[in-house]
Amino acid sequence: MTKRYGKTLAVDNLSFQVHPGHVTGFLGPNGAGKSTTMRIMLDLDAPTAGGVRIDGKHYRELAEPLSYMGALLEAKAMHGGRSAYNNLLCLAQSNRIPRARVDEVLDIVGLSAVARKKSKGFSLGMGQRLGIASALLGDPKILMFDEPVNGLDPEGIHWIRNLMKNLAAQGRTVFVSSHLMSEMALTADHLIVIGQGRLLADTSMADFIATNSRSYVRVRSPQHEELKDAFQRAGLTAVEVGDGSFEVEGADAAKAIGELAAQNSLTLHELSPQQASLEEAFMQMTAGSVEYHAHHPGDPTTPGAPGPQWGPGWGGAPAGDDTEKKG
Ligand SMILES: Nc1ncnc2c1ncn2[C@@H]1O[C@H](COP(=O)(O)OP(=O)(O)OP(=O)(O)O)[C@@H](O)[C@H]1O
Repeated sequence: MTKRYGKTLAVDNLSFQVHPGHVTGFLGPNGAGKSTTMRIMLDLDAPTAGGVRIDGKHYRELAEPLSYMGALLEAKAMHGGRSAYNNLLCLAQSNRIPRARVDEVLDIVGLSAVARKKSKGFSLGMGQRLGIASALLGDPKILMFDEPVNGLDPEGIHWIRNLMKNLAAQGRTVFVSSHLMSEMALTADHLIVIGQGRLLADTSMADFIATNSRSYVRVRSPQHEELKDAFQRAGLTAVEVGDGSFEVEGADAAKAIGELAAQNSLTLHELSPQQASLEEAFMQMTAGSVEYHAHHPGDPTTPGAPGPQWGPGWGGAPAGDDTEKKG
């Protein structure tokens, strides 16, 4: 689908599928179009072109939408003057959901003790839990969460991760957005990555980790050319990177390099095993499509900077190919 707001192309010919039994992470930097996509999925906004089908149907064609697809959106509209219990009861009654389910979901999200308190006094985290309770109310087979960890404390974050995994293990479809790769790495088993409304990757988490958890050794010497010759003679593949250092694949290469330097009486100023983080890989991938971007020299998100190579599974052009918008 495509969604345009005036001159802004919020979603650009985006196409992907979300499957049951998995937690699918929907990842993208701020302004990438995640919330817009989710709103369109729920028929809260109309696409400019294309559309979303849920088991072949449009959202509005679902007989009992709340029992089919539950959602927590970023700004959940709750009546602040009503108690948590009454907010959920109203939703239950207008969707023919039994009253007993209200107590059940309040218990699941840990709000039973404050069920009779007005929701306007709730903290951000409590509000998130109430939003999650309303998503679970209809016991739906599809669940969608837009940035659910926002405002949750560490215990809350741990709880929501397990909740999502359990829902997927029950065979449900769980679709969750985030702008944090580190969060997704702990929760999702499939990833949809978008930038500027476009699909950048549609891959399993395992493939993403295998491709991007690259370990290598960084080597720096004032005798750069001599070291380069020594690498060649020893048959070691060392890649020269822009800042005057070399990168040699494999964290365990440090020993061989140290010995090689000693044998050739070469001084080393750096010999450091490195592990590329998934967060770096995500930043590198979306570097060309970040709306609001601060640049720092040597920043791994700077287009053209050395970074992980994308495997054959990647759907988009390598970062740096796009025209960059500086904020
Ligand atoms: N109602 C709207 N009117 C005009 N522009 C909009 C509207 N909603 C979203 N946009 C624009 O569409 C683009 C995508 O926004 P969207 O909120 O979907 O991104 P997002 O990935 O959810 O970002 P975030 O992580 O910051 O919530 C942005 O450029 C945003 O400014």
